[in-house]
Amino acid sequence: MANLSPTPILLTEKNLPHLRARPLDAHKGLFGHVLIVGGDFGTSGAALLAAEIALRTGAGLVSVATRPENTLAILTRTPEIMCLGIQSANQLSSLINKASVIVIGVGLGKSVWSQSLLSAVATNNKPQIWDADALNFLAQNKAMVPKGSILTPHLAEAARLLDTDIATIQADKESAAIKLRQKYDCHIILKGRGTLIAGLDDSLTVCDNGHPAMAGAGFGDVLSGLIGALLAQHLPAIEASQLAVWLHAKAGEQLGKLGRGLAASDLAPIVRQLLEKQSPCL
Ligand SMILES: NC(=O)C1=CN([C@@H]2O[C@H](COP(=O)(O)OP(=O)(O)OC[C@H]3O[C@@H](n4cnc5c(N)ncnc54)[C@H](O)[C@@H]3O)[C@@H](O)[C@H]2O)[C@@H](O)CC1
Ligand SMILES: Nc1ncnc2c1ncn2[C@@H]1O[C@H](COP(=O)(O)OP(=O)(O)O)[C@@H](O)[C@H]1O
Repeated sequence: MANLSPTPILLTEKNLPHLRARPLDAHKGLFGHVLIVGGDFGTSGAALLAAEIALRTGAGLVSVATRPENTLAILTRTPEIMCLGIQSANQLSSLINKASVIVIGVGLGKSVWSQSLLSAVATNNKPQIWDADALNFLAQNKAMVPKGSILTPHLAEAARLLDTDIATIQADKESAAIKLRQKYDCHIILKGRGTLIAGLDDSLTVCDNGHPAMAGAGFGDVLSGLIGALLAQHLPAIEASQLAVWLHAKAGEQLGKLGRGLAASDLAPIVRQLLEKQSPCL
């Protein structure tokens, strides 16, 4: 069947949104508080990756809500992160109240603990980015995502959300992104080679940067944290999504040229340089 989806607009340096320069008397309270909720047993690194990039791209404050067993490791590596061990979802509410943006799903897991945290987040109206395991709960109808959130599925997650297979999504990614937008009333970032961004304003953009060296663990977690940081610094959802996707892909492309073995945490210093060139701090 013919592909009848609209042709997406290519993201380039010329049409990218910009962060505003900071005033000389800037203070951390001006640049938002990103709360990362995730890190079940065995996948705490995902929450850490999201938190570190948020810190490295200018979020005013970054918190992680995770399994209590993870806090020492996270704080030892990155003391700037405020890391709170959460045993049950009722401990989350004060953190949610303090946050300006929530990233949920990164390494969240599939346990009762994971689902209870997701439910606590889903019932508030803070801007949210749903990734990884949050999307799996959504696909199973075990959670409801607030309208206007940002969903960041890879092809396999998109297939689960649309109850189809990866080949069908791959055959017409534009149509899949639009269907997801309609189904959930959310902004959609359909990741992979040629990441698509379907915004709730009916925009459809594509990023043709990136590199196969990015096909490894944790790159999606970094993207989610980066979107969170840009949202926290007051970019609207679609603009934050577009700039984050471009910075992430461009950094991956630059580093990917050095060969295989790229680690997701390698992206942070390059993303920081690219962001400074594109949206100078001063
Ligand atoms: N260091 C860490 O703690 C890491 C934790 N992670 C977490 O691990 C959990 C599981 O994430 P996964 O994404 O692995 O789980 P999924 O079950 O969604 O993906 C697993 C499989 O789906 C297929 N797949 C994924 N992307 C695809 C694509 N674009 N095209 C075709 N097939 C594709 C692959 O066969 C892959 O092995 C999440 O909570 C995630 O955040 C991962 O992000 C990896 C790193
Ligand atoms: N071959 C590729 N070309 C371009 N980008 C890629 C490629 N492989 C992976 N990426 C990017 O890396 C990220 C991988 O995300 P994801 O699959 O969610 O990984 P993880 O769950 O391990 O964090 C996405 O942003 C995706 O666009």
